[in-house]
Amino acid sequence: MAAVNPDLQSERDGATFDTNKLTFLLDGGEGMTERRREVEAEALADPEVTGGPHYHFMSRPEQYSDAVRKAVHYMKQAKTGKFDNPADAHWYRNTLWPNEMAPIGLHTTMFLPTLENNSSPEQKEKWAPLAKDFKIIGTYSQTEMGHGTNLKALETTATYEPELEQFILHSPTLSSIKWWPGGLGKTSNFAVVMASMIIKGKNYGMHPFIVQLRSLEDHTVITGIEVGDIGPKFGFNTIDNGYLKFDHVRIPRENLLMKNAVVEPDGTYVRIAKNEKAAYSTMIFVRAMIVLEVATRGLAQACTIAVRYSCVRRQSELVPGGPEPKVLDFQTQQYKLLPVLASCYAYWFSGLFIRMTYFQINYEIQQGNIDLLPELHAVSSGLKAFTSYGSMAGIEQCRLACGGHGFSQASGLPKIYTTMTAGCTYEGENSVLYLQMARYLMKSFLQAEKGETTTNSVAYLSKKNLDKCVLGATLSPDTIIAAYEHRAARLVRKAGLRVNALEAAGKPYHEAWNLTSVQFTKAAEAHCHYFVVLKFADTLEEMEDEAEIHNVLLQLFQLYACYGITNYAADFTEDGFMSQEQLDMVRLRVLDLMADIRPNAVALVDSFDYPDHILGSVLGRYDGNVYENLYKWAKDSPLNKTEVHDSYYKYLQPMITGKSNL
Ligand SMILES: CCCCCCCC/C=C\CCCCCCC/C=C/C(=O)SCCNC(=O)CCNC(=O)[C@H](O)C(C)(C)COP(=O)(O)OP(=O)(O)OC[C@H]1O[C@@H](n2cnc3c(N)ncnc32)[C@H](O)[C@@H]1OP(=O)(O)O
Ligand SMILES: Cc1cc2nc3c(=O)[nH]c(=O)nc-3n(C[C@H](O)[C@H](O)[C@H](O)COP(=O)(O)OP(=O)(O)OC[C@H]3O[C@@H](n4cnc5c(N)ncnc54)[C@H](O)[C@@H]3O)c2cc1C
Repeated sequence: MAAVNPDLQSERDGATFDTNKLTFLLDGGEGMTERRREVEAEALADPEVTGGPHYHFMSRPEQYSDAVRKAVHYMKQAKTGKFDNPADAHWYRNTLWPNEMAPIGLHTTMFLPTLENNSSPEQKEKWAPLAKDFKIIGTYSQTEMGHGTNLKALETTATYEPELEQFILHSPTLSSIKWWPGGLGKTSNFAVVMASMIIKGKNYGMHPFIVQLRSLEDHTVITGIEVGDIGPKFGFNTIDNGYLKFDHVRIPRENLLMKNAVVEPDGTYVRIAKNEKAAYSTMIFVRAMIVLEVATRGLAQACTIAVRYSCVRRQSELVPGGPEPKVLDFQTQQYKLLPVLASCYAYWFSGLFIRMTYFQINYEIQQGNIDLLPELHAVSSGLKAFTSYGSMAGIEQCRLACGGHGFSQASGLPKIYTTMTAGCTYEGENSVLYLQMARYLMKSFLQAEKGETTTNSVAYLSKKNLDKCVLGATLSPDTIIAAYEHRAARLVRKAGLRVNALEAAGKPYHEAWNLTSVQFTKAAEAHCHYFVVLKFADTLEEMEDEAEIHNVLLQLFQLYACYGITNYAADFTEDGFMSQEQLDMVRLRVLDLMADIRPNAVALVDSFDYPDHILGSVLGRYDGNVYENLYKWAKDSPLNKTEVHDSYYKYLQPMITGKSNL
């Protein structure tokens, strides 16, 4: 390995804590870190994983094809049983497709989970092993050209015919064509298709059906089906997001996934699930996973790149006539990066929380106890929206902080950005998800108004909140939490009261709701902000005896919270809760905290523990040898394969010389 750039080494030497120990905390324990590193090391030693053409120097069809090559490699490995632990499989995939969506990504994240959670026991026994062993490859096909958000308006129909005990799948309009499902265009031979189920003329709403799309012999398309790729996108170019059109395609009755609802041979519909949104369960799972696995990890990688590079990059003067400083020593550069780094840590702890909570509550739901489903739906929706937007903005900030080189694909940042920003849209567009959380907040507000006790994430709504902020120079977690509680409770209440007032003035509820929806999305955002602050504080409280790590995490916590207050100053001050003096103090504390955190900046990003291969960045290399590798990168560019490019002979030469050698 090449010698580490002394500018980066000095940062590591000056850190006040052991990065390894912080990595253990982030991974959820030393054993988890060790296992992750083992899986990554095995993958990194495999030329099928790290070899192959250079991602950025391929065309899109080549990128897709190479991703399929990797998919086959992955499936062969998985078939040996070595990834029986889902976490192992996840780490391996992350190393194989760094910041890319695998053509089989939907198979593992949505197709298989839907089969497992929406099938009857017999169906599960039939389909899940086939999918687990990749004998069939599937996707999750829900969104249509005309509707992604409004699931009640999906137009694909599954009409039951009792005589033959079959459903007939049909796409009656142009807008009913399934559009967007990942891996649908070229890769999958099966899909879970979400369609409106019609029995004897009655529409029972969206239900999941398992449908074969292509032959298992030669991959040709099943009669009555038209399927293909939807073309190049802003990102996600290794995956074949597809379209799918049905022309009266017949499937057996048994292909309705019947855990939540059964259709008997004569067409009798029997609902089993207690909650009518049971068919939406896979979306909750993915939203809960996006927080850590998509939003936070994308941001952590961007922070790693930008912080390391900012300690390698020297520019301008700090001391007149002095040497050029590392750009991270400029206060403005710290202001660009350190609050973003703090938010990354904040999101990480919320991500760990929602992942664990999802598995706990889902277990209860599987046992038939659905009491906590509304809480899980609200929190996973809100956190998905809050963290994906924050990460998207943070990644862009990291890119800008890298100056000109940040604009090059060599930085790795454009790819991280385009992959991650899709998470603001898929699995529920962010505003739409904030409004789902807002419904929950409105209900909880009404409960609190009636004097009832609200619980879980909204417990604070029925508490007596402080009228005056008691935040002082010590910035204790409790006073910070109280400030965020106050802000969220006030914004929720204000929006709720406005709905009530508009209704009292004669507006129908739906109109009152729409007229309050901007306020409500801000209230939902404030609620999520509070929740993320709370989970960060909980992590600090639960931490075992690691004083050095506790110190630096406390600084990050305070920076995250103070920066949030300065960014949303009006929310904290306009009702007189926080005084101007307190706000001024908080603003200055942001600057002091940045100075406190600055010496540990590199150690804090090293703790995310990303191998260079996953970062895919010349700027963010662990060894900090940026310039020689930027030069190498440019030399590898396909345009430099020949001294004179073909386009010269085709276009320039005739113009410049009046003749052509072609
Ligand atoms: C180390 C550990 C290993 C872990 C491995 C992890 C591996 C995973 C890693 C990463 C994953 C990343 C993968 C990314 C790939 C994703 C690719 C993208 C896929 C997709 O996009 S699939 C399509 C997704 N589509 C949507 O999300 C559609 C959004 N729309 C909706 O959800 C709904 O239509 C709606 C919620 C907006 C509205 O629905 P509807 O009109 O039917 O309902 P309402 O009338 O508004 O509400 C009625 C009532 O229902 C409640 N409700 C709504 N949804 C749910 C739900 N899901 N569950 C429970 N309850 C729900 C709603 O709140 C209302 O309740 P109240 O009346 O208010 O009580
Ligand atoms: C990269 C990518 C991968 C995807 N993968 C899949 C997949 O594998 N399977 C699949 O089925 N789908 C997939 N999708 C589709 C995705 O789930 C939808 O695009 C997403 O749910 C948003 O729906 P929409 O496109 O209909 O947006 P729209 O709902 O049309 O959003 C447009 C605008 O309208 C606003 N809006 C819509 N409804 C409301 C409302 N009720 N209140 C206020 N504002 C509203 C939105 O906020 C947004 O600003 C994918 C999408 C992308 C981008």
